[in-house]
Amino acid sequence: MIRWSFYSLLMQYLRSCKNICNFEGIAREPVHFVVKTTGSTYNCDYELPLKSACTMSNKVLSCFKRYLRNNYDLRRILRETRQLLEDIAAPSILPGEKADLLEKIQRVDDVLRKFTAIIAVGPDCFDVLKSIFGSDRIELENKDVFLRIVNSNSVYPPIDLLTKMAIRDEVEIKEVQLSHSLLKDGLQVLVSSKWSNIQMDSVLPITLYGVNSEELSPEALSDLVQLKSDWPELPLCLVCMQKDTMDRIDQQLKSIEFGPVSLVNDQSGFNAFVKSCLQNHLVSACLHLTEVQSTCIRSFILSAFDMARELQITPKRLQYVQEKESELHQSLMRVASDKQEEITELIERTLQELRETLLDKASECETSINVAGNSEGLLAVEAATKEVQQMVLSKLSSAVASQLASTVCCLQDSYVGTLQRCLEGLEKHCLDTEEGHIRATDALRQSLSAAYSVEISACPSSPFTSMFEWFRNLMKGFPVPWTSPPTIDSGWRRKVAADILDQLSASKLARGICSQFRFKIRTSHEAFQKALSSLENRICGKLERTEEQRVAIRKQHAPQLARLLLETTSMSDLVRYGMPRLGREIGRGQYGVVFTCDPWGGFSSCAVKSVVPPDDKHWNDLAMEFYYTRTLPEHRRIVRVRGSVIDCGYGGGCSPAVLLMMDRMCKDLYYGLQSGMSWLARLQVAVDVAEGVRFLHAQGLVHRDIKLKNVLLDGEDRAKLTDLGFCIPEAMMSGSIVGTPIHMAPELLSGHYDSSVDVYALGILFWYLCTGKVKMPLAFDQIGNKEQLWKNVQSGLRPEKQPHFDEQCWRLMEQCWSAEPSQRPLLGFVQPQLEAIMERFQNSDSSTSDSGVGGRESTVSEDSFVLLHSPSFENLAPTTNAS
Ligand SMILES: Nc1ncnc2c1ncn2[C@@H]1O[C@H](COP(=O)(O)OP(=O)(O)OP(=O)(O)O)[C@@H](O)[C@H]1O
Repeated sequence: MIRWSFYSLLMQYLRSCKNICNFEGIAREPVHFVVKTTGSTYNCDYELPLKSACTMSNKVLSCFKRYLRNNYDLRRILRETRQLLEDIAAPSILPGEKADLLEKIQRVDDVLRKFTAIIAVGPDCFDVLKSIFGSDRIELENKDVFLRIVNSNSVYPPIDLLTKMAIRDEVEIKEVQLSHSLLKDGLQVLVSSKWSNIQMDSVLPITLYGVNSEELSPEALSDLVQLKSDWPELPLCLVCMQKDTMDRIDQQLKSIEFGPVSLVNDQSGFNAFVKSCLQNHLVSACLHLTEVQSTCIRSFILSAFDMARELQITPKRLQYVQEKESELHQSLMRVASDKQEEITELIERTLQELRETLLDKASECETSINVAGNSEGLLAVEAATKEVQQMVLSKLSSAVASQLASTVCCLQDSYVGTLQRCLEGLEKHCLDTEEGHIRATDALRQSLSAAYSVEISACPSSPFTSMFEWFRNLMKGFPVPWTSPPTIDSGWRRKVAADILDQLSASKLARGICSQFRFKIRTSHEAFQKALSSLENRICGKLERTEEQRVAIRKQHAPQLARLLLETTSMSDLVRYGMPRLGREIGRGQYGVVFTCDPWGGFSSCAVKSVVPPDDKHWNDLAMEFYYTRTLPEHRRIVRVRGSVIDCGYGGGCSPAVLLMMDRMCKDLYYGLQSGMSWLARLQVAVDVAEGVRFLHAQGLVHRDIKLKNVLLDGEDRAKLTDLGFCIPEAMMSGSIVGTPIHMAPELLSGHYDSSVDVYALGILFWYLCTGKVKMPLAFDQIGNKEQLWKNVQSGLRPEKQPHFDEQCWRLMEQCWSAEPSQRPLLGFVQPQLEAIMERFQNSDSSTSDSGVGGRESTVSEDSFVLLHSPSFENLAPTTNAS
């Protein structure tokens, strides 16, 4: 049997035992432990002792029990958060952050695993505890000895473990066993007149400093100052044992500007201090965990954005690269085929321009060779001739190449730069080039350098007559066998160079260059095509994986983590502010019931939406809604969600209710219009709604359910948007068909839509505002079902223009509900338009005339059509008061 009360201590103890490989505990009643040692497995159960006879310590006790339960729950959330992060294998989902986040989670875990102890310090600490426990046994002659007070008939971790964790090794420890309800459930008390004996960071300390005198002695004062300087963050409770001494001690502390401290002299003060210590500990752990979870979800959403962008842009890039390279290939081939004449002229020009320079260069020879005999002479002349020839041809090649390149416009940087960058970007995606394959960028580079690398060569296929022939011709000028062999000097070289130049035929050269050029372009184009198709295959594979990851983020990682985040923040809110007290029902939607609520969490005017998610999917959807709402920066046109609490006891504990606390408004716009609103007030609502939607779009969110009932009005009829149940960042959208039929843009049905669906809905809402009624548009009213409505809307059916409509208002709503999403104006245009309309009416007499002229009141409301294949909360029965 293992006591529940020592859950956390036991866990620490088990962890420190070397032969225990694994253990799990469930801190619900009855407590169940499974402990696996190297040899065997033990199952242990324990029923919680819940009733305590001692009323004095009952509050502390229940506080402590609640703390242990919450601590346990929080560690379950923490474990699941860690598991979720560890399971994410793809590095692109949490780039570079995973290790850091896991480390932060570990730190929260360490803090939560600390065992709780009342630590009584100071010279009068024994007196304090004697009065709390009403026992004379808490006394020691030698006050330097450390005392541990534990419940008499319980199993506790051995003292040596305690020593390791919380008390300095050299200190002598005595144990007193008492039978006291406060000591049940694992709280233990460590007493030492010297606080330095205790390693405060190893425990969750509830630190009491006992003062059993009329005032603080100088020693006690300096002791306290030292304590504060060593542990500035430590919550400290000064227990004043003697009557009416609190003011005096308070003054003393103020005079030395002692930091925050709780001064108590009765049980209720002590209870409050214990409660705040335990609460603060939990809340701070919740906050740290919340930070990790929020960072992760933010990172998920950013990754989803990147992925969506990649999925959208990469195919376009591939197509661009394909097209541009084809264009380039065709242009280069055209150059090679059509420009032979131009190249001939170019070569002729180059030859003329370069002739003198080339001859000078050839003659700049350092050594003169005297050719000795016939055979040697011939070899030397041949070598020298070759040298001159090479020099001439290479200079000529580069001059022709650079002129050629500069005349072909598709080789200019401005033409191919984007292509090259785009291709490099694509290849960076797929670093794993297939072995033995040339990269597309290299193939492209080869195409581009084809013109620069044209060579005028002396090979037989070159425009020269063969080398041998040419050399024979050259030799004709010399008597053979030589009587006076030629001296290979600058004059000779110059003559050879002149002969070479004279021999060159520009048209032959041009033909050779063109065929060389064509060959190079063709081979590099083929290489490019091959490389690109292999790149395309790899990119397709990668995009498939990216899409899978995006779906995983959207459907799995983000909602699961959002749910854990909702649980964590709800626990924090519950610990801090308690369960809200619900009043009367003020509204009911498809997914929840809205109640009035007593002041909660410092907010005097609250409404509570109670939702009972029936399954995991609905839980996740609700959690995502809560995440978006809670992380949105505060905005005057969005109803603020102030907090949440999970009521685990709801429905007998089997179907927990989520309570979302938000600012309470007076009514919704539907009710507002029904009860009558002036034209100017309605225009103001239109401006407010446009401002709210504009803000959401600026945050990257799409509302997807703009309608009369989701616009709430305050006491001055100013509007705020609520119900972000369908609100979602564009990158996380899966194409779900959500919304309220008559406000739904036609493209919503196709599943391919963007934020402009909100503009469409705003156009419809503005129509209602202009009519000033909740009566449906006549054209819609006559349609019996949503399928027919959608069909008609897709064919262009829209609300009718009423005779009294202002022309500018009508134009604006028509623009907003354009069939083509790209034709709909942005909110940055709509809002100023509405403001201008409002200003015009404010300044004119017509402000008094109401543009809403009554017609036949329809019995059909905007919500009358059944709501849609929404991803969330389908078939959810409305909840009842969850209090
Ligand atoms: N913060 C609030 N203050 C005052 N009344 C509210 C508040 N929130 C909601 N209500 C009222 O409760 C009604 C139901 O709200 P809720 O958000 O649950 O549903 P809904 O938006 O009408 O429907 P659905 O959730 O099906 O889209 C609203 O129409 C409104 O009248």
